[in-house]
Amino acid sequence: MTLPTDISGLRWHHRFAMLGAAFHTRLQPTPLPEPYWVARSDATARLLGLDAQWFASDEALEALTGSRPLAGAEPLASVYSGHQFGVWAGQLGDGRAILLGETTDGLEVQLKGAGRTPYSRGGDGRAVLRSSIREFLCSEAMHGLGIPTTRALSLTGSDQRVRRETLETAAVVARVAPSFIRFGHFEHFAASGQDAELRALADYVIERYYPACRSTERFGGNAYAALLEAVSERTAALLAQWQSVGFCHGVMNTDNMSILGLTIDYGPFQFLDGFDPGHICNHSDTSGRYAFNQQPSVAYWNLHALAQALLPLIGDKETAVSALASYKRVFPSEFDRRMRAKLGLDTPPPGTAVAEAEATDRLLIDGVLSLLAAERTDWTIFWRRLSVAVQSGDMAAVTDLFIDRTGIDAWLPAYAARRAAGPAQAAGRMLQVNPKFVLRNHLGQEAIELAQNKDFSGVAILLTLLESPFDDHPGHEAMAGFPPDWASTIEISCSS
Ligand SMILES: Nc1ncnc2c1ncn2[C@@H]1O[C@H](COP(=O)(O)OP(=O)(O)OP(=O)(O)O)[C@@H](O)[C@H]1O
Ligand SMILES: [Mg+2]
Repeated sequence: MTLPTDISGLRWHHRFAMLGAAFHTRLQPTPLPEPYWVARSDATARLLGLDAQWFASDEALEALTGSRPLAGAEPLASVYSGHQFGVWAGQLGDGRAILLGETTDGLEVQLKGAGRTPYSRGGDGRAVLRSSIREFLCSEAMHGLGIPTTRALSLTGSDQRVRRETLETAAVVARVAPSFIRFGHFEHFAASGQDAELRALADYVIERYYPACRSTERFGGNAYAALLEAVSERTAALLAQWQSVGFCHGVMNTDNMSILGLTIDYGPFQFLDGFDPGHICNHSDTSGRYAFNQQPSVAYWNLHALAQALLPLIGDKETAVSALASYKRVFPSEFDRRMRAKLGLDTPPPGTAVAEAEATDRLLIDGVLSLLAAERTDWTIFWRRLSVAVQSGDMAAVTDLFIDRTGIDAWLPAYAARRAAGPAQAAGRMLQVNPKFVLRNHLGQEAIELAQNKDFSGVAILLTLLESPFDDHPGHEAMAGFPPDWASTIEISCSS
């Protein structure tokens, strides 16, 4: 078979499309008038093997806005359902995201904000520039932090008006992932009793992304239970990363949970400024369901919804429950591993039993978390300063972060004693896990306000910093500093 090639450098095949009409509707994106570039990610372009010259061309601008067809693409919108804020929401689907297809390297390209689809449910099919800048930057920021995520290729805008609380303008994010399948895709076919489609979807996901489940001996060779276990493990590992970097997703509905354990749907997310464990970043989340410290248990709840959907394939409840149990094992151990790395602690000191060493380290971790919570100490700055202080041996910049020094003055010697007992990682390695730059709300907001006046330099600078957030980037200290007072007044809702 000859695959269509385009001067873009993209070669396509369309495996999700081949699942059949029950899974999607084929349709073209709706063009936007006079699109312009807001930002491009060269890193994602390289991942796709895009021709660099084409990527800078007007043709690419139009194709990635959905304003001209891309040779070889077979655009479609997929159907899914889901639980939103804990309540069954029924059929949802790609109401504004259109899949262009899959490259021969197995990466799917999707345009978010590319117009109405049969799943738009009264929405306009568009995304506004403001939220698209946040999605574009945070996708690449998460990748820079080493956290699994959908990637962003480009961000294009148009002066076409879009009504939200106020009149805004439209934008399109071209995003890239091995798959955009969500828990909600499975819930959709389970809830509608489409057993054959449910099985076809699970088989497709196993064959493409979890082939080891097919040959497993676990659960008596039950591939679907093995799939649930594998997804639970990936989700647990993802949540451990979110919690350790202070990332609040904001809208962890089951339709925003990736079957691959990727971070997906950058809506009302926030990186914590001060460490407030109960922080609610989504202004629309009045009950605090998706508060920062609720995220690990919400992910587990969402996995139960996935388990329920997979039940007809798994066969019995006990097997499903035991497959889910991996979450409770992986999340705490991954979280502790990440926190120990943040503290620069490696394997247990020589001569110490693993369990004993873990208990000591847990005390250190709990201790520092309660100190940070008590004073709402800045999460990112604390960890970065601690890394620098371990390197220099001068802890003054760390203790300066606390008004009441009693607690930190007691904690630091215990921490030093643990490190002296070794083996500790070099401080240099702490600097590789404790970022200097994260996409704080106020940084995004400043870039958005410039972009709304057609100055895209703020987006470009942030992209550079966030692509390598562990580097020093001299000259950009202000972007690694404390948030200004007005940052706490920014209200981010589901409106996007
Ligand atoms: N402006 C809109 N027009 C049409 N559908 C929309 C619009 N905004 C959201 N939706 C749909 O509402 C549902 C929930 O939206 P949610 O905010 O979780 O997703 P999203 O931000 O659109 O996209 P994604 O999850 O693909 O990143 C989805 O089915 C989504 O496609
Ligand atoms: Mg969504």
